[in-house]
Amino acid sequence: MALLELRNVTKCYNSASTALSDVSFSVREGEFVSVIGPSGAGKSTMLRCINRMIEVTGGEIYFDGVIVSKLNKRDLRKLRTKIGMIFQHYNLVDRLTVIENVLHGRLGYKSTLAGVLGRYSQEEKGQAFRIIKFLGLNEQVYSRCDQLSGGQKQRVGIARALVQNPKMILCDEPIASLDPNASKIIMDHLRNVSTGMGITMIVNLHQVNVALKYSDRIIGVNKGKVVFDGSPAELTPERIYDIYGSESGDLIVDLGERNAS
Ligand SMILES: Nc1ncnc2c1ncn2[C@@H]1O[C@H](COP(=O)(O)OP(=O)(O)OP(=O)(O)O)[C@@H](O)[C@H]1O
Repeated sequence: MALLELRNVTKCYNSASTALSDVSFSVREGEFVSVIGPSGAGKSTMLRCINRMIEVTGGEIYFDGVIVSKLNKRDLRKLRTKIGMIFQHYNLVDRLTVIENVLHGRLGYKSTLAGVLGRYSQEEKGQAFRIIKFLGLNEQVYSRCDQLSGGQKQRVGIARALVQNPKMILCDEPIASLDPNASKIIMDHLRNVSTGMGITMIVNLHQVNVALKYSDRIIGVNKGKVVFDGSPAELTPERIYDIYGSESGDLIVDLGERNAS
């Protein structure tokens, strides 16, 4: 069953730039989808349209039975509790501790006053501690986030998304600032969360080899259009060329590594 559907979505930031052009696809519950494409292709714009951080110019987005663009402020807030988000630069509050940052994931469920006062139930705190432990951060629970490595910060980002009890997590280049070791840990966690908890993942990536390894499905974007939508096995050198054009040379070498392994 489709959890998310984009129908003919268009986004123009101004008359000179069309960031998304007639984008249509749907995503099933529990699917792990990577979105790849060259810089400026529209990957971030697409992710941000899904939870309405950015308003679409045309077309419709359906999520969990509702039309996202038609929601009023209150219903949009409710929708956003079901959609977690992870960012390249983590978007944590550096001077706060790991547990405080993770509990911020519950803010969407609270009145502004309860949020400002940091009022969380025992149940919420218990869940946050369990998730922190699950992500291997129990020794850092009370560390300030500015004392963590990039990989640890991103695990806090995942924990904050998970305490929302989301149906889907949008990941905008979650490993772009990490070294290969930390990248593997983060991608393994995202895959485990998807498979083990049935949470749908949409992950923007620059690394084709990572998309090939972890995804159920890959969507390739070029100049705001979907130019590939298929399984990792279907991503042939020709299709990589369709997505990346003349930049595709090194990426096809990556593909050679897949075929060799
Ligand atoms: N706020 C904005 N105002 C005007 N144009 C924008 C804005 N944000 C993005 N764009 C343009 O929209 C297009 C798509 O940008 P977007 O950031 O979505 O691409 P991307 O594929 O995520 O790129 P990258 O991989 O470099 O992050 C680009 O041409 C970009 O310059």
